[in-house]
Amino acid sequence: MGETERRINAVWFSPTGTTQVVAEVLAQSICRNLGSDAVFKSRSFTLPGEREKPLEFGKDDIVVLGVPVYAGRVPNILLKYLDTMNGGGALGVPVVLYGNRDYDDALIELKDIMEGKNFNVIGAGAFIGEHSFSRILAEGRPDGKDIESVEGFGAKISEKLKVGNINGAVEVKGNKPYRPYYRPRDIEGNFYDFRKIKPKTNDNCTDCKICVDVCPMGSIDSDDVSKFTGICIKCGACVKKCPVEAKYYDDVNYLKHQHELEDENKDRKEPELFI
Ligand SMILES: Cc1cc2nc3c(=O)[nH]c(=O)nc-3n(C[C@H](O)[C@H](O)[C@H](O)COP(=O)(O)O)c2cc1C
Repeated sequence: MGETERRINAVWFSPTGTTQVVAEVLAQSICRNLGSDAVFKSRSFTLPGEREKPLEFGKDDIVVLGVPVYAGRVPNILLKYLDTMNGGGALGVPVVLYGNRDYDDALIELKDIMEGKNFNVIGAGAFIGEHSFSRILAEGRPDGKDIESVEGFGAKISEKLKVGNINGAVEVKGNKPYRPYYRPRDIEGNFYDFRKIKPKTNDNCTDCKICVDVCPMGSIDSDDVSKFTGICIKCGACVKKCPVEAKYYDDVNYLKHQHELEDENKDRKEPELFI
């Protein structure tokens, strides 16, 4: 009889797809480097229907858990769902994707969440993905160089596992207590409540309903796709996944923040790996 099968899971929330890429490439790299008794699995919790069942794992699982950084933290709309997760003694690798501004305390927060849910964290990483608010900030990332770094990290993690060195604490960058959520300012310099902003729909719309299907909050009305029935988290899914560029934001403070981010974060940030 062979040993029990080891499952290497990529588990991700990824409205515009950058987190998915890194979580999957990392889990696949770990899987490949571990060899024949490891199998790769991928599970999204991006859509409302995918969050109906809790995430549950056991000691034969390795879980690469990926989320984007929102306002320097783990997206707060996910906290309730992540609280229902159970690691069951699995090994965990928290991963965050950020849009070339900063990941602030998101990685340490995700690591703490995993450790509080019975995962043994063996490595962690912050990577860069094209910013949800922009098509030019960190455009096209993760790119080839990022993927190389993800692959190399997977090899290092599997090396650590082969050596059996999995009981030391992994230190990651971040503050405790966590800093408050990053808050953009309006054109007068006051803190601005972004929650009320919603995308608009232009005449390009062909009513294909892709936006309805990709909205992580299930907030776009299927009968009238220009209508919002719930909250908008500004994740960018409906804007970036629309095949005819029919969704857009025209809120003056949203656009100010977008341009500010683009102007102030031109220098390329690089992945940070903790093991
Ligand atoms: C509401 C919101 C807040 C964000 N806050 C930050 C941030 O604080 N720092 C940063 O660098 N990027 C920030 N981003 C950008 C995303 O973290 C980044 O684009 C990520 O790659 C998106 O992941 P996804 O492609 O899996 O959706 C934010 C995006 C959204 C939608």
